[in-house]
Order: sequence, then C-alpha cells, then structure tokens
Amino acid sequence: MLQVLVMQWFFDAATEYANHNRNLGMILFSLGGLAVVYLFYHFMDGLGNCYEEIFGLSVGQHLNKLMFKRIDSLNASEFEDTSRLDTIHKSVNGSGKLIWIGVTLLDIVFYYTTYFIFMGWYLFSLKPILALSVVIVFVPVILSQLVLVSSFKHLEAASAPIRREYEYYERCLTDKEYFKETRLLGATAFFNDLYTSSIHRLNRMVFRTQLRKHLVQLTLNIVTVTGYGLIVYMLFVSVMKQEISIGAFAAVLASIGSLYRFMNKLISERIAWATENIGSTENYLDFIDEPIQDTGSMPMPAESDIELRGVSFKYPVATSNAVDRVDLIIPYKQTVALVGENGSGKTTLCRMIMGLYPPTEGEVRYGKVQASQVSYDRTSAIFQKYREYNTTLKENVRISQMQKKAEDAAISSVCEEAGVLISSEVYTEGIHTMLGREFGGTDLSGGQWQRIAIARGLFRDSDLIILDEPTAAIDPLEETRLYNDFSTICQDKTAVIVSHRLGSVKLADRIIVMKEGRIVQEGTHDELIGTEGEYQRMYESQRKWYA
Ligand SMILES: Nc1ncnc2c1ncn2[C@@H]1O[C@H](COP(=O)(O)OP(=O)(O)OP(=O)(O)O)[C@@H](O)[C@H]1O
Repeated sequence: MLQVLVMQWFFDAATEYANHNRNLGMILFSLGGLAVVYLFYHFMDGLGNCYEEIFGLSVGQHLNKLMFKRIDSLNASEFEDTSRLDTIHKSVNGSGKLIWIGVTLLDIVFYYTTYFIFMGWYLFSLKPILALSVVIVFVPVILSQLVLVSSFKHLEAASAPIRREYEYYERCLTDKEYFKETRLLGATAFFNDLYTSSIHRLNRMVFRTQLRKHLVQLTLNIVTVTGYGLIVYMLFVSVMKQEISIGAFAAVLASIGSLYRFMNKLISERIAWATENIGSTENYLDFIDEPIQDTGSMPMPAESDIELRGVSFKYPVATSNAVDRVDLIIPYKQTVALVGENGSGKTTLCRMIMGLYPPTEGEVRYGKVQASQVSYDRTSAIFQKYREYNTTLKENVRISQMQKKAEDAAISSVCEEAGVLISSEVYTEGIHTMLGREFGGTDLSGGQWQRIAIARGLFRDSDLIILDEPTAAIDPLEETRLYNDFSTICQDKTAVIVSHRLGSVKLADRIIVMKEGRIVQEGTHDELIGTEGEYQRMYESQRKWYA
C-alpha cells in the first residue's frame, strides 16, 4: 500500500521536475522513500516466512496432540471397523493441513483483502468507476473456488480408502516386518501390481477433479485479464481527460501489475490449495468434535466376581458372531484357563472380559458394574500379539504404569521374574539399553521380546490379569518355569489364561473349552480328561507327540 502511495509521490515529483517546478532533491528523496518501503516489505516478508515455519511446527504438534487424545478415547473395538479406520486416516491427513488452511485464511483476511480494499479505495478516490475493476476481478474468484470445494471434499472422502490400501502395499514391499518374507516368497511382483493398480485408481480420481479445477481456473484467468485490461483502459481515458495526474496514472499502472500478480498468486496458489485441502481439514475437525464416549472411569469394585451373561460379539465386517451367547462367572481371585482350537473366540472373549470390546449382545459385569464403565487402572494384560517398543529396556517395562515408582532395582527384579536375562553381551547398558533397530538399538529374538512383554504385564499393579498365549515364542524350559511363576503371581488376583499347551493350563482352578464362539465344556483338568469330549480329544492329540 505504501509502495503505491510513495510511487505516486515519485512520479508526481518527476512530472513536476519535467515541468521545471521542483528540484532534483524531491525526486531523490521520493526514490529513497521507495527504496525504504521496498526494503521494509522484503524484511517483513522474510520475518513472516521464518515465523511461519516455527508457528507451523508448534501449532502442528498441538493439533496432533488433540488428535492423539481423541484417538486415545476411542473404543478399542472401533479399530476393527474399516470405515472408522478410514475416518482416523482422513483425520490424520487433515491435521497436517489445518495449520496451512489457517495461515491461508489469515493471509486472505489480513494481507490480500487489506490490499484489495486499499486498492479499491485508492482507485475510487482517483475516479469512482475505477474501483469497479477490483470487484470484477475479486468476486468471481471467490465464487468459483466455493464451487470447487465440494469436488475436492468428494475426492478426499473417496480417496481415503485407496490411500490406505496403497500405503499398506507399500508397507508389504518396504517395511522391515514384511520385507524379508515378501522377498523370500517372491511376492514382490504381486504387491507391486496391487500397489500400481491402487495408484492408478487414485490417479483417475485425482485427474477428473484436477481437470475440473484447471478449467475453472482458466475461466478465472480470463476474467482477471479482462479486469486488468478494463482498469488500464479506464486509466488511460482518465489521464487523457486530465481527471487524474500523470503521477497517479503511472503509480496505478505499476501497481496494477502487482495487483494482477497478487491476484494470480492468490487464485492459483493460496485459494486453490485451500480449496483442495478444506475437505481433509474438515475431516480432522469433525473427528475432534465427535462426542467422546465414556470409555470407563469408575474404579474396579473391590473383591468382585466377573460375570458374563448371554455375551456375544460380532466384528463389524464379519457375518457371524466370534463369541456367541456365552454365560460365565469367574469368581474373585480364581484363575480360569480358556482353551480351544484356532478361531474359537478365546482372544475376543478376553477382550470383552477386560472391557476393551463392548459386547454386541449381553453384558459383562464386575460385581454390579458394567465392565465398559470401569477404568483399566487395575487390569493388566500380556497380549498374544505384543508390541516391540523401540525404547530402553527400562521404559519398555515401566510403560505399563508410568506413574508407579520405577527404581532400577524394581525393574531388574521384574525382568528377572519374567526371565529377561540382563547379560552384558545383549543388554550392553543394562536396563538402560536401547532396544530395536529403529533408533540404532539392540535387536532381540522373538522370545526375548516376549519376555519383556511379560515383564511389562507383571510390573503393572492389577486385580485382573489376562495372559493371552503369553509364552508362544518362549523355549519349553523357560515356559515351564514361567507357568509355575504365573500360578504364584495369579494367586492374589483374578486371572484368565489362554494357552494351546494343555499341560500348562493345569494350574488353573477351572478350564473353559471353547468351540465356534461357544463354551462347550468346563471343569478342572482331571475332570475334563476323564470326560469324553473336546478337551480329551485335544489332550490326547498333544500327548501322542510325547508318548
Ligand atoms: N478383526 C476381526 N475382524 C473380523 N473377524 C475377526 C477379527 N478378529 C477375529 N475375527 C474372527 O473371530 C473369530 C474368533 O477369533 P479369536 O481371535 O477370538 O479366536 P482365538 O480362539 O483367540 O484364535 P487363536 O487361537 O487362533 O488365537 C475367528 O473366526 C476370527 O476369524
């Protein structure tokens, strides 16, 4: 704005000089003013760019934190629903963009709009009709971009599942966990084809939307150029009629160049980018705004039995129940073992007992309280598919209860209990050894990782512990020792153990046999072994390997 005013001042001084009315000093003075304004503009621009980066990072991390908090409040069963996974993916995608939409809006309000209002006022003060040209350029831009928003929103919604798909194939080809097996199987070409086909589908979708966008932009550019020409024509007529000074004519003509460049930049970069991404940021905002469900905040009732009444669970994409009308009472401090063939519903039942999955039918209660209303504070679990956290050994263990005092001696003791042998060859810095390859730490064998997962589960103070095939990767000698320890550990709490090794579930007070989501037998090991049925059949088939 200052540039326009100082430029007019300069051109007026030059005209006056040409008419011999002023001295050269005024021209030099106004030129100096122009230089100051120019430098000031670039200084502020540079400063703005620096702050934009810093601002982007800090606001970005705040937005991500809000999203992490929202994800943390989701019900675990929602992660089984593909459409919910798409929603989360869309929200993650939108989080990174929201900040730049915000910056664009601020730019439009404080930078571009201010500039256009000023130019409108300036042209109006020169000659009212001149101001119309700004409106001719500005209004169609806004209107047509509004039309494009819906196309990009549609593209965002339709492309989220495909993006998730090709990201998955990308992982199959490049991820550490998949790479070796994919290579060995010779499945690289297979995943490459799937990857290419999903990229092609996405490209077709993006092409249609981009084509529409560029046609609209082409039309807009024609309108803008027409507006530009109109201003030049009106200025020319005004100066010929001597309605405006030569200085004003020159200043406006020079400024119109930047007005045009401004408008072009605004349309093709800022507004177009904002239009393309407004859909994804809306996904983020919608996700953050979803009402938070109560995932359980009540304390676990003291000394309560766990009661399952007519409990069923169906996964969102499944056609039949994974757990089907189960009635079960687990008395306080009793250890129950769940056995059964693959897919019989043991893990799903455990997740419902923990309150992680709300049953689709029936109810799970701790005493008189619904399990879904109780917080997980006093529940511990050692999962079948445990996670390998790339942190130190100590952090890997204490992560299960960060608020608990974790002296090195206590961590070492729980590690010992779980069979983690802290030898100096493997754990070079003892419990402070960094684990996993991600950050250059020590990588461990499957069994070593599983022992750490056990230590993590044992470190957490609990009234209920779920051990879902906790020793699948552990050697037989250590497994026997661990099961003996488990029986001591489980003595003062309610425990559910899932295992395929029937010899090891003898420690349970009661064994529940599952088949196709239902309980088909229950009793002690001795009772079940003497009764014809599923348990006896499984036991015999395992025994014959050792006979
Ligand atoms: N995420 C899922 N979506 C749909 N169906 C699932 C999902 N997870 C498990 N199932 C189905 O639910 C049923 C029970 O699975 P669950 O994992 O509870 O069995 P399990 O007895 O623990 O099996 P395993 O001994 O192999 O661990 C199976 O038929 C399985 O196909």
